[in-house]
Amino acid sequence: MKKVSSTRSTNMALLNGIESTQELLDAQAHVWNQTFNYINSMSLKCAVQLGIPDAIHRHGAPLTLSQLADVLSINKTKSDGLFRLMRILVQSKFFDKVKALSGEEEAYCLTRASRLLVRDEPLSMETFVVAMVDPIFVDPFHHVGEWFGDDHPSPFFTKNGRNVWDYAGVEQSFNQLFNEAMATDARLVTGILVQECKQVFEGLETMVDVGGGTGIVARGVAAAFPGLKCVVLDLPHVVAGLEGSEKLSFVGGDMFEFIPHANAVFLKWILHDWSDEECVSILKKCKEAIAGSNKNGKKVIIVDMIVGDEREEDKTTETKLLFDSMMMAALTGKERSEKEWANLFYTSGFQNYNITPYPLGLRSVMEVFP
Ligand SMILES: C[S@@+](CC[C@H](N)C(=O)[O-])C[C@H]1O[C@@H](n2cnc3c(N)ncnc32)[C@H](O)[C@@H]1O
Ligand SMILES: O=c1cc(-c2ccc(O)c(O)c2)oc2c(O)c(O)ccc12
Repeated sequence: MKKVSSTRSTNMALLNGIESTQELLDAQAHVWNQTFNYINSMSLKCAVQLGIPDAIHRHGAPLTLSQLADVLSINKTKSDGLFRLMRILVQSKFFDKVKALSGEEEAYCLTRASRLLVRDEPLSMETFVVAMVDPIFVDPFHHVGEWFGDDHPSPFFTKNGRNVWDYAGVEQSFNQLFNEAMATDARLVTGILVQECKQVFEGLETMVDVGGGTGIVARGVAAAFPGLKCVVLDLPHVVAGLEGSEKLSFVGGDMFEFIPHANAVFLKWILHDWSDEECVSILKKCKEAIAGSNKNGKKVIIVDMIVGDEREEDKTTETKLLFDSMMMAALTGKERSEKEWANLFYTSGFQNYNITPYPLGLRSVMEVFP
């Protein structure tokens, strides 16, 4: 063992800037907490893998530990492990502990968060979680340090030798997982958009959802507004084989090259994927796409986050910064402040914009006008 120098030993545990034993121990606990934070994600992964939310949901009542072990067909020697998995998931608010219907024993029930993880619920986020904790999505984060020293556009590229979209073009399983993860969000958001944000779409006859994935939002919006027809533009490998309808069509193409003409362009979770320069190119193409429209619409509708609001809660800010880091690890994008958004809009030749505090949680709806 290394010998502790005499100055260190007289000062014992205290470090520069740490003045009491309590501060030292708090600092150590903070390092532990953040170092092991990924175990929360991995415990969530395990819960979803085992189908714990489904099991409790199917039972229709809280499940005791032994009932849970039975329905999950857990190896009997692992029931203490199940107890400990559930304990950390109660701590992270995915389950609650209540008294079992049958008596004194404690039992687990779903929380609002785990209701969203029940597989067959229409708004389930189960696929999103499964995708995002898959090694292919997590691995780029092991390469962020390396990326700071190389010439690649993203840690994803450093790891995989291609960007996300090219990788999806050659790796069908990744393409599917990514599109399904995006579709879970699209399902959740579409209901809110058509119920709570009607004004945004009213009066439009045509709208193109650029990077609209498998068309969940476009289909829902077109169905909710009788006079509206929607086009989904996405990369050929995303829209391949998708069936349109009278109100919905799919176009395989590249938004940097051409965007079909429409009254309005819709961009959800697109611009945050890209750098400022790339966003300006996309927005200029959007401007061309709506230029010929003589309808009221004539706007670009953006659904994305806005960072930098000092009044918001810490957890909200943290979640937005996690997305920002993900955009850096996976792509060339970032989450932007209102000032940064405004800059993009003016640089791309738009005259004004309007942000409405619609109830989309961490994301905002921005309407941008030429
Ligand atoms: C993060 S996903 C968002 C999907 C969808 N808008 C949503 O919110 O559910 C980004 C989408 O942009 C598409 N995309 C990427 N590059 C594109 C390009 N050059 N032209 C058209 N679409 C593109 C991807 O295939 C993907 O479907
Ligand atoms: O949740 C998301 C996750 C990712 C993502 C992609 C590749 C990775 O390796 C990774 O770890 C994460 O990409 C997104 C995106 O591009 C969006 O526009 C919106 C949401 C997400």
